[in-house]
Amino acid sequence: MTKILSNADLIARHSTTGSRITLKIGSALLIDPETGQLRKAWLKSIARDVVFLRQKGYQVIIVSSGAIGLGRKILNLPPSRKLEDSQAAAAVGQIELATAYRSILGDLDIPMAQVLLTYGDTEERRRYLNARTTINRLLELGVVPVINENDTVATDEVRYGDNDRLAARVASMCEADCLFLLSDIDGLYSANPHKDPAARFIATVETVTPEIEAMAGAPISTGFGTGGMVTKIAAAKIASASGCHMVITNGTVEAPIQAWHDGARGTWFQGSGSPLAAKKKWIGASLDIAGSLIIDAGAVKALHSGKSLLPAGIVRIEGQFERGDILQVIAIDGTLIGQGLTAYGSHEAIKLIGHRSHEIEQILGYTGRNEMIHRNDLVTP
Ligand SMILES: Nc1ncnc2c1ncn2[C@@H]1O[C@H](COP(=O)(O)OP(=O)(O)O)[C@@H](O)[C@H]1O
Ligand SMILES: N[C@@H](CCC(=O)OP(=O)(O)O)C(=O)O
Repeated sequence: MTKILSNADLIARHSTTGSRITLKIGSALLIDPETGQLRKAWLKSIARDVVFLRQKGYQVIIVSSGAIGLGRKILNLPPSRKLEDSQAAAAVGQIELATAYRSILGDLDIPMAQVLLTYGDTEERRRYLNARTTINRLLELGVVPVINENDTVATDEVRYGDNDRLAARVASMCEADCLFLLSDIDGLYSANPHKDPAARFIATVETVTPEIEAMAGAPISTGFGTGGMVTKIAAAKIASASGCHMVITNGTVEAPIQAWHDGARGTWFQGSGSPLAAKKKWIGASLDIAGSLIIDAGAVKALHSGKSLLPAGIVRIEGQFERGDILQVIAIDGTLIGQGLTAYGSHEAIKLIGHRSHEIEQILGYTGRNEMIHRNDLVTP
């Protein structure tokens, strides 16, 4: 399928309450190469883009680079690839970065939160779920999370190092509909156009094939950009697999999202299916089953009509499991009803068997989810 809708249609088509967009902003755009200072006027135009998207019904997540570049300038550190220098620079520069976002978004009455993630926070199930819950809550509260890699504690072997892939993981974790990578270039070309004047612009990528991967090269070194197209294509693979579309577009202009919406070009990477469909595919295909919930006839009926599984319908649990593990849901006669992600670990689940949702807080001592397995986390064959 090629992109037949206009950019404006695409924005309009996905925006229902709760739809999400992730914006990735690279260091090369944020920092003036001449002065090494933050480009505040441009960042103000990004804040206007955020307002624009929120008015269209989107929740917005920003993934922003820039901490290392800003910190280097403040500390007067010479350019070097030494990890400890980058980590020290990030510790200093992140304060500058977050302060700028707070002040610029704050001027438009948009609350922001700083979220620093490590590779492990996005890859280890427990930490992934914690990070996801926090970001979801921030979005529900109307806050714009401004996310960066926690470079200060990341070790060389287990870090993203580039925010393109981090942004794609965040987009996938938060089930975003679309990820925008704002770059110093308007999209993917058949080769690096800074080196090859015959390079062709690629408007749409349906699937990231080896041929597409071969087009991607490193950046021409301008001092701040890190990954070039290689990490952007890797990001496209992550986003697409979780049903998230991705756009690479030129971020050097003011309010680049509105510019794209009004027709500025970009490369459109088609996500496969919706984020929810991708999650359900993953749940349904998982063989890593941690335990089972045995449910009564009323719950079987509810699940068959597309409802969530409530603790009241559970008669027994089997296995030791944690929140976020995949469980099988089985009827009393042994029929497999489906599988899904549990909202409670076995220690809590055992206490909730047969209880009504309004009793959960009193039993556990805290307000938890009403459902044992939410319908969006449940696959029934
Ligand atoms: N096939 C390609 N198409 C477009 N740009 C490419 C390609 N291969 C390499 N590049 C380089 O990637 C750069 C963008 O990446 P980068 O500088 O890392 O940006 P950012 O700071 O936005 O992450 C382009 O300016 C270009 O030099
Ligand atoms: N976490 C690093 C960002 C590294 C990075 O991806 O930079 P970029 O290629 O400019 O998006 C920082 O804040 O400096």
